[in-house]
Amino acid sequence: MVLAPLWIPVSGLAADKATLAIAFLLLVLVASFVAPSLQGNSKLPPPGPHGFRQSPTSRSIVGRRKDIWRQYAEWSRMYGPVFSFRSHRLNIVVLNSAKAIHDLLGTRSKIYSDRPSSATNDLTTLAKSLVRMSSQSPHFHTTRRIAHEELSAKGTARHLPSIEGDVKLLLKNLLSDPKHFEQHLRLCQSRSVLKTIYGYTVESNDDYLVTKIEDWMKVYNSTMHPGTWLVDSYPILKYYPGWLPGGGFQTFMAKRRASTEEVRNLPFEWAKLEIKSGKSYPSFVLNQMSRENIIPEHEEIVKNVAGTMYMAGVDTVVSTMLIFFLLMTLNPDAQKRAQDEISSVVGSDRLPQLSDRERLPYVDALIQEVFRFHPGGPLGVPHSVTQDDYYEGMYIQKGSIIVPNIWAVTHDESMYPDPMQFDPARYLGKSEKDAKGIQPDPRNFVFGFGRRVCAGMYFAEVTLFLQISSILATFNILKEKDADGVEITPQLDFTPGIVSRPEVFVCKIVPRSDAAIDLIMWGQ
Ligand code: HEM
Repeated sequence: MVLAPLWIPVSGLAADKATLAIAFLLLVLVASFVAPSLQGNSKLPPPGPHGFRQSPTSRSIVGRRKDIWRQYAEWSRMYGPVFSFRSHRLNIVVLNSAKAIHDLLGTRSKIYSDRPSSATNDLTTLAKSLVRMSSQSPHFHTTRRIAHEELSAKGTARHLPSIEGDVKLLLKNLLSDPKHFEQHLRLCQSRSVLKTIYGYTVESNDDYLVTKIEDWMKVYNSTMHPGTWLVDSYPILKYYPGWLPGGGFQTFMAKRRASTEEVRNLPFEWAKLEIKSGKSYPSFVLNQMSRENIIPEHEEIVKNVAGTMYMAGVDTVVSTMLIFFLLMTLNPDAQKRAQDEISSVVGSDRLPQLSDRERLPYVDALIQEVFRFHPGGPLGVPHSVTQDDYYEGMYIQKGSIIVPNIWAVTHDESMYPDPMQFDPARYLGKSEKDAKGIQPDPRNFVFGFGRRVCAGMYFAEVTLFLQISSILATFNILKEKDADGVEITPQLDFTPGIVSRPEVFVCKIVPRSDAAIDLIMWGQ
């Protein structure tokens, strides 16, 4: 009797809505407190910091240090290579050693290859993209297979002439406007990816399609961090009506859904029209759509794979290239040694080609060291586990989010002595006989693990090799000077997030010689 006024609306529609909203939220709260207590607590999870609440890859919930990978590496020294904590209602397990990553994401990849389920991914249809797709999806295997086919060594070889053309344009742009090097790197990589995937030629940085995708990614990167939205911790809120108080997120998600569909459909429909008109480049879409006996859902699968590639393949490579520029600015000796190797193997009247790679071991080692020194994705992409498991006596609950701390592995002193030193020679051994001195190839870590290993790994390596070796062949990357003529030394300061890049820095990019200018302007 006393409670009745709480539940019976006193007057008007607003009171109705408020009451409904409160009732819904109470239900969610009760469910979230009751459910864990029913599960019992007899199994011991990996140790870890108590009371720490943070999303797995960003500092969006509790703003602490932005290099969260270092924080995790420090904790692993306190708690061991596998530690865990809870964030909202999620179990996060962080793997900080090559062994733990190999044992779980490699050897047990059958159960450790899912992605964390996310209500916002469902609401915005992002769950259809390969990076976010559940390994339980009936389309997962076909999706991975066709992505691999296209971006394998054989698939990438078809696109080599066009990638080489993009690198030549990059060199020209660096020559005419070196200050905006990031813009030129972005143009180069977006051209290579959109040509390979759709056959689309990007003409400039303000290209209509690129602007659409980049705008979409900006909103996505600033609003869709794991852990930002309450609905991810309480998925039942997916059904919360948008017209109730606090339901504004539904309108936001609906807009995100529409824009996600738009950036998927726009280039795909363009490619289909090109194919129909018969003047198409042998792109991924063309190859897939001209197959015989394709299943009815195939078109949708191809569209979703294609729509993943810009998101996965542009920022990652551009970030790695920015890391390269930063490290070259800070390490002139390594830069000079790589340039000398190129001069003696390739000469100065042509640019390096993919076929030169084997004869350029120092350049190859320098690229490995760029990957190691600051992996573009220091915490990889989170996996999740599809069944309860035990690892070295620790209980890992089904559904836990598994974060591989790639940075911790590539800075593990037992594998890479003096890890804060940039030293490409660590992969070469002191002499040919000295195989023992050779340290592990970081490419085994930076591209991820098990059944989720990067689908564009080979394509990425080829584009990075061609960009880096051609830049080293033609330019010097130096410290910029300030107004007083004093050299500016950029800091080793990196952004947080799934893809991490250097904070904005300046450097001076000058052609190595007149012959280099000729090569950039007129070389074949
Ligand atoms: C330096 C460049 C790159 C790095 C460091 C990188 C790294 C990664 C990592 C760490 C993952 C997650 C693997 C895991 O979950 O264990 C991944 C996934 C993926 N990458 Fe890359 N990547 C790069 C370039 C590319 C490029 C150029 C493409 C395509 C054009 C690409 C396409 C993909 C796709 C489709 C996935 C999702 C695979 C899945 O979830 O099954 N990546 N990448």
